[in-house]
Amino acid sequence: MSSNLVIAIAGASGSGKSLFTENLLKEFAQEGKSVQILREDHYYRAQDHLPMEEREKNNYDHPRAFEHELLVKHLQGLKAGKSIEYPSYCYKTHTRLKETETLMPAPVIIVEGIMLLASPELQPLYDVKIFVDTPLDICLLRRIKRDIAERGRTLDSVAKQYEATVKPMYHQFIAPSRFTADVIITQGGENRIALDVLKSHIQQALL
Ligand SMILES: Nc1ncnc2c1ncn2[C@@H]1O[C@H](COP(=O)(O)OP(=O)(O)O)[C@@H](O)[C@H]1O
Ligand SMILES: O=c1ccn([C@@H]2O[C@H](COP(=O)(O)O)[C@@H](O)[C@H]2O)c(=O)[nH]1
Repeated sequence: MSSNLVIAIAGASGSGKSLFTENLLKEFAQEGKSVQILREDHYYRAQDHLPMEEREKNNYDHPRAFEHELLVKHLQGLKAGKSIEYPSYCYKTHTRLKETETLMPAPVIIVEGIMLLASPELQPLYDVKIFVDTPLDICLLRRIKRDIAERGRTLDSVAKQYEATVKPMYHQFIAPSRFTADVIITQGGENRIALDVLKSHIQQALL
């Protein structure tokens, strides 16, 4: 089977991209439609060669932090009907895990991540471009809670990283990329009308 619709969902860290993606997936699952999800975070570069102190200091909010070459290859492969070996990434150790997962092509591919609209090499692969637009103070509060609960961080480490890279890189790369989007989603992952509009667009496109 070859895939025929690639949807990119971008936005700041903590904007609700993952939640929006999960909710969209649920809509399609209820109708028995096959959707494949790729997370840009899984394409962070492997850093096994670096000591932990170096990894902790890295800028993870720059497009070059990602192996976009591999993501391009994978999207092209899925579009051509081929399976891919999807990498996995650990936020606690800041590197790739050994395991990969075989992903099969599907009629709809959703790709989700902070730099997806800020990277020109990826743009030609998308059919629909979405930007989840959430005020930065809300993103930060969500990130603090999530990173402490799930990503092995402390309040101090989240605050330092936010000031050093997350916020400046947001203004340099993510905020300007908003203007390349087809659709801007406010109110994050639970925006019912946005979910319905998108679902209906996707259904039409797949007829
Ligand atoms: N509308 C919302 N209301 C409350 N919490 C939310 C909302 N959207 C997202 N969250 C929570 O905020 C955190 C970050 O959201 P997530 O979807 O992971 O953001 P992103 O993928 O953009 O970094 C998660 O813990 C998520 O459950
Ligand atoms: O090793 C890492 C890799 C990434 N990060 C941070 O993650 C976010 C992107 O993930 P979201 O799920 O969109 O929040 C990015 O802002 C990086 O700063 C990290 O801290 N360490």
